Amino acid sequence: MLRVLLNGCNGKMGQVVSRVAKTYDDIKVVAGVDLNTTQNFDYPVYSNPFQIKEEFDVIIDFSLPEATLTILEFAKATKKPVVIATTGFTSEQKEKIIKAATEIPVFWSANMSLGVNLVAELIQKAYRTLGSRFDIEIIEKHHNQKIDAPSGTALMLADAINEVANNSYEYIYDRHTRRKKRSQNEIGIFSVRGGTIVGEHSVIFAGPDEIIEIKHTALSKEIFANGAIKAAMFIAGKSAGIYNMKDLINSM
Ligand SMILES: NC(=O)C1=CN([C@@H]2O[C@H](COP(=O)(O)OP(=O)(O)OC[C@H]3O[C@@H](n4cnc5c(N)ncnc54)[C@H](OP(=O)(O)O)[C@@H]3O)[C@@H](O)[C@H]2O)C=CC1
Ligand SMILES: O=C(O)C1=N[C@H](C(=O)O)C[C@H](O)C1
Repeated sequence: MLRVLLNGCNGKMGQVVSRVAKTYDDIKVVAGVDLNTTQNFDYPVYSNPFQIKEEFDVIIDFSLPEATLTILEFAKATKKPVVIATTGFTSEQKEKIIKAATEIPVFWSANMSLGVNLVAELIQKAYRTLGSRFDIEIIEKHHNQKIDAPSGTALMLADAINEVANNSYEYIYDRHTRRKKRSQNEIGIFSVRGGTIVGEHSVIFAGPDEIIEIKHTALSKEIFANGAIKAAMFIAGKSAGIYNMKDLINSM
């Protein structure tokens, strides 16, 4: 039985992970951490991870960047693997995650769905085929409770293109203040927020007289919860380092 400590357990995703974990025989959430310590499930909730009494094997984190860094310190102190699903990190915060992964195993993905990770591969293929003659724009849509923008996934998809384009693209988030034509080496990334949209990402390749649009729509938060649980099973027992959905998919 894999014992999970869930950071951000009372948030929207924390509650979905708690519910979905109950459908697995070989995994159990044994404790949670959240600012709000209301006990909504059958495990105790702490505001400070260093007060946890329960034994656990792996941490799953769906919280806020600052809370992720606190749980990382705890993970390093207890030498436990962490699955980071939280998004919205600054460059300095990302550096801290990368440094932590020299001491403990860290599974880090802005999107825990299989589909988005396939999209990342498809857009790399599209870029290789279409090349720089096509302008690339990314539009992401999420619910009105989302704090960070653009989404971690939109940035991950832009980075996937940059990976095969020798980092030649810069990201543009706002054209309002730019009174000039787009340049060839930019990727526009735009955010829509409204209602209960679970998550939608479109990557548009607009070329001379034709447009290719590669789109992923998440229809439920359960896909992210299942992905995070599979990531927790994957990372348990691994050595220190950074792991992502590609590693998980390749292991299946
Ligand atoms: N990688 C993926 O596949 C996915 C990633 N996400 C990401 O996961 C994160 C969480 O999303 P979501 O559940 O919708 O957001 P919520 O705001 O609903 O949940 C975050 C939870 O963390 C709590 N929290 C705040 N501070 C701390 C702290 N110091 N320690 C522990 N918990 C704390 C919040 O409490 P309070 O509300 O009181 O502040 C809240 O309960 C976001 O960054 C989101 O982008 C979401 C879905 C999929
Ligand atoms: O906040 C969300 O809900 C989501 N956040 C992630 C992101 O920022 O990319 C993943 C998913 O799209 C849902």
